[in-house]
Amino acid sequence: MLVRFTKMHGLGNDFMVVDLVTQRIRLSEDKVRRLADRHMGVGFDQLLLVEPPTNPEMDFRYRIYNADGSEVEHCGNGARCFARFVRDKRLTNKDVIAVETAKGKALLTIRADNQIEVDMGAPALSPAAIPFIADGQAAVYSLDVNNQRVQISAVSMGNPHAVLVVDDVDHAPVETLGPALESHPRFPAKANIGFMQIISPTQVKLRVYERGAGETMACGTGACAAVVAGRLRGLLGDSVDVHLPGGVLHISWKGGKEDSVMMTGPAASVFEGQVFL
Ligand SMILES: N[C@H](CCC[C@H](N)C(=O)O)C(=O)O
Repeated sequence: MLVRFTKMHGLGNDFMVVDLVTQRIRLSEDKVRRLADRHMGVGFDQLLLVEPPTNPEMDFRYRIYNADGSEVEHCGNGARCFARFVRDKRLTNKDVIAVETAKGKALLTIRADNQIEVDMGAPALSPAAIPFIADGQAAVYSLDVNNQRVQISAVSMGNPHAVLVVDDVDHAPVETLGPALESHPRFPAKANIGFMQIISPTQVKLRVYERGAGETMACGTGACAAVVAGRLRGLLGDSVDVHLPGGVLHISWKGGKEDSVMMTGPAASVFEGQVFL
């Protein structure tokens, strides 16, 4: 069966986006992995599915699969591409789009300057909600990994994140600590691993080793988790530019446990395609 898709990216974090409002397909984990392959498939960090909502108060349902085939709870860069996609495909003419995700909802706003703002919801900080194994909630945890003790913050943006503060992000041990922490036993659902360098209270540099995808050029939920972690450690203000390898995301968070984290950034379509499924 031939299935239409659009190849998109948010600051180089790239996606295959499939409209399941006008198409019907069945996907297995193995099929997602084969589609993700950059030599024998389409090639992407994540697959995004656009579906009719199950909740009548929402405009769409938004499902996300990592390149390794795992379904996940949220994707920030993907949310911006989702908004661009449903408008470009005329699946909606709204400027503010409500989407239901595996763990809640997100509000996507297409701005006049073509940037897209996403209300990412409030962060979850209790170990049980992340999930992260710890005796109690803290701004910083000590973790033993690869024969060393590291300090991390643990934050959920719907999906689990560990955030480390490093002196020089360009020389951070992403290739070694990234996979080791991604699968650390204290993260029972695994985790996305952020390496953050503080430039100032309003500017950080960030690299993210993503759960189920490896290091990506940008990670939206990772940028949100990094700002939350930095704010909890008293290192950042409530409005921060996050400089990722693929570009800059603007993240703001007032700091209250019910306050949403707001993310603003671009979304781009690269090409339209059809693929045999
Ligand atoms: N790898 C993530 C999902 C994609 C998140 C990322 N691409 C973003 O922009 O937030 C996870 O397993 O939770």
